[in-house]
Amino acid sequence: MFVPVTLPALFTPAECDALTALGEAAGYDQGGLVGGALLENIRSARIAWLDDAGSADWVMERIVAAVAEVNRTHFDFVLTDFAERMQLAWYGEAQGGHFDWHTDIGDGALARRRKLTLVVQVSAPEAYEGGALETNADANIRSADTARGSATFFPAFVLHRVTPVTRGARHSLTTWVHGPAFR
Ligand SMILES: O=C(O)CCC(=O)C(=O)O
Ligand SMILES: [Fe+2]
Repeated sequence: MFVPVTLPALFTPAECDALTALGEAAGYDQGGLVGGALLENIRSARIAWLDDAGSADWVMERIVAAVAEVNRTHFDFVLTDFAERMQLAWYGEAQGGHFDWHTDIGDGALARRRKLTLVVQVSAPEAYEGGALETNADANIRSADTARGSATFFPAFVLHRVTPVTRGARHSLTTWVHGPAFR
């Protein structure tokens, strides 16, 4: 029950273009780690945060509905809120963009409350090589669906990584869902 779940077309290609534009408008910074450290050998990516109450409200609306459905049918976690903004990540060939094995639940007032992670593939698979989102939920390493606009859901305690981008660039949209401690 803890293996990743994929919705094949949560966003259309035109909506993925709009997501990319929202990221450009918000502006990209160098991404940190859970807890705020910056270690390029673990993560090399540029990050933009989307305003779910403003220009990206339609994105959040879609994600809230999808989380409700997938949590009801697959995870059945007690989820209460989206305590962090949505994160657009940009992994470029020139930077060897990647994110090494990690979990999203971690130290920190918000990170410790993360229970479910959702990653949308914003780029078309033809736009890059490498850049695979891999999960290790049960000693089987699975590559997430790469279809543009697809969304992969997994518990925030599941190990995952993004392999180095070796050609082009990959954009993704990550959202965390929060709730009371696992028990
Ligand atoms: O870009 C991805 O596919 C995953 C990003 C990620 O794992 C994170 O930001 O915690
Ligand atoms: Fe992550």
